[in-house]
Amino acid sequence: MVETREVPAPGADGTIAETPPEPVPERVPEVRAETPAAGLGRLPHGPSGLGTAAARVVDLLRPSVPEPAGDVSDAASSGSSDLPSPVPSGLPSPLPPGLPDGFPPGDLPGVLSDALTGALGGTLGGLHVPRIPFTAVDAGECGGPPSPYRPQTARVGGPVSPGYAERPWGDGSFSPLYCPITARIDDVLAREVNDRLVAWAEEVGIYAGHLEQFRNAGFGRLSTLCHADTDDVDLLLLGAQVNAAWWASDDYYADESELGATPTKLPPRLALVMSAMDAPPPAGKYTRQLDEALEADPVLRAFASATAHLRRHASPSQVMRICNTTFQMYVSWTAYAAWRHLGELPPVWRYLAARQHDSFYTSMTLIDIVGGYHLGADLFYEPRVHRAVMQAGTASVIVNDLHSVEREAADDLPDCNVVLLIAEEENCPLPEAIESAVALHNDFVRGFEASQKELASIPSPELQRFLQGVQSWMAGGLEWHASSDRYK
Ligand SMILES: CC(C)=CCC/C(C)=C(\C)COP(=O)(O)OP(=O)(O)O
Repeated sequence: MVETREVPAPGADGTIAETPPEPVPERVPEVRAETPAAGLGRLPHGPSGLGTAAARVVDLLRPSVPEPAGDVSDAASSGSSDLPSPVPSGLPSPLPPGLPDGFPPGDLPGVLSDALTGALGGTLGGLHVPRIPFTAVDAGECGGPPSPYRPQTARVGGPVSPGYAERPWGDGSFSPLYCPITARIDDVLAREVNDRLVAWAEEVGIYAGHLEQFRNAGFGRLSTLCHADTDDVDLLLLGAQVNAAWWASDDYYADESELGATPTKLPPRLALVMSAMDAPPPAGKYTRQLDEALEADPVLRAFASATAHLRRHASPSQVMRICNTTFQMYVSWTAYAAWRHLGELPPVWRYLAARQHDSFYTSMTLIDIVGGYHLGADLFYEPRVHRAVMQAGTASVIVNDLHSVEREAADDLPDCNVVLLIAEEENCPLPEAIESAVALHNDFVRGFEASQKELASIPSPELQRFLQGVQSWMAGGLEWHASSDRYK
């Protein structure tokens, strides 16, 4: 049974509070019976050598005695009949419900408030932005048994993140991650996008033999969580396809030895991605050979297909933005490959410097394209804007490192990971290294928040909407890492 109704504010995991949270602490932590972080709490002190530490991580992160998961279903069911719809002053009515009391915050700058208005629906600087309907679907009708890790309500929230909060993560034993609150969780939409993504993956041939794993990674869900300002399935699919292609190159070329990733083959393989995304001008008989190579590799087919889809929605400068960001990200990948090949561990500063150009900044370059609007190149690359997006991208990729310690330590050639590197460099226990990484993350998010406030004086609806999109992306990224099978 699909029911359309207005819903109150979600907690970060999508559950609905009986009364909206006060002011925005998250209702329900992403409690899991056993997580990499839970295992890390049991780690002994004093790692010595990344390989050794990695091997220990793999052993010690294995689930021990499962604990009962947090009861999220109670909150969800109790909230579903309680539908307050606060309309804060300062925003035009109708305001979508689902925003906590006190939203928007009193210090929200006027331009940002306007941007929210635009994102919530209405006309903004001549730009019509449709208001996105809110629907809730009985979780039982969405297919599959209710999971304690997944939101029990199919759709909660709205198109913009309602603010920032200290978000519990992992088993809750580490300091919280200061992060925006997830804007929208829509299981039905996520499933539709993910199903289409899996069909596409099968067509282009990536993750052949691993399609269920690919499905359960939920890159379609990632796109839906991060791009909360659109319900357009085709655009959300585009976001999912481009991210899946990036991840395919990461898995097949950079990280997963089992999938054939080898450090010495990485640079020439990445060079071919450039040709798949941005076909070079014809070069006589050599072009046929290039085309054959592009056709022969599923990862390259995925890039060619995703970029063709991108070209149908994006302007030329947006397309080249995606291409060039991908290529610059790959420079960092070659640095990791060299360290891996030589068996060297970079100092943390050096890894971080590379990681900052190899972060979810790349994914965030899709925000306006998936949102169906265009942030012009001069604003996108305005130094303060660029810095802000880099801050957010780095924060989000630290979330990735925090969630993927086990996965990255498990490979024969362990990956670089900020937690493992801090533990090695500081000769400290992994839990302490995790705390350092959390603090680093939180500083980046606070930095972004400050940048966003500073940039609120720039009277561009597209820029304000884009910055809201970055905020929503950070939130959705955390939500996804906590629930994706990829990090279990
Ligand atoms: C692949 C992609 C979307 C690029 C942007 C961010 C990024 C570089 C990654 C998430 C890849 O990092 P990593 O290899 O650590 O990711 P996994 O832990 O393997 O998911």
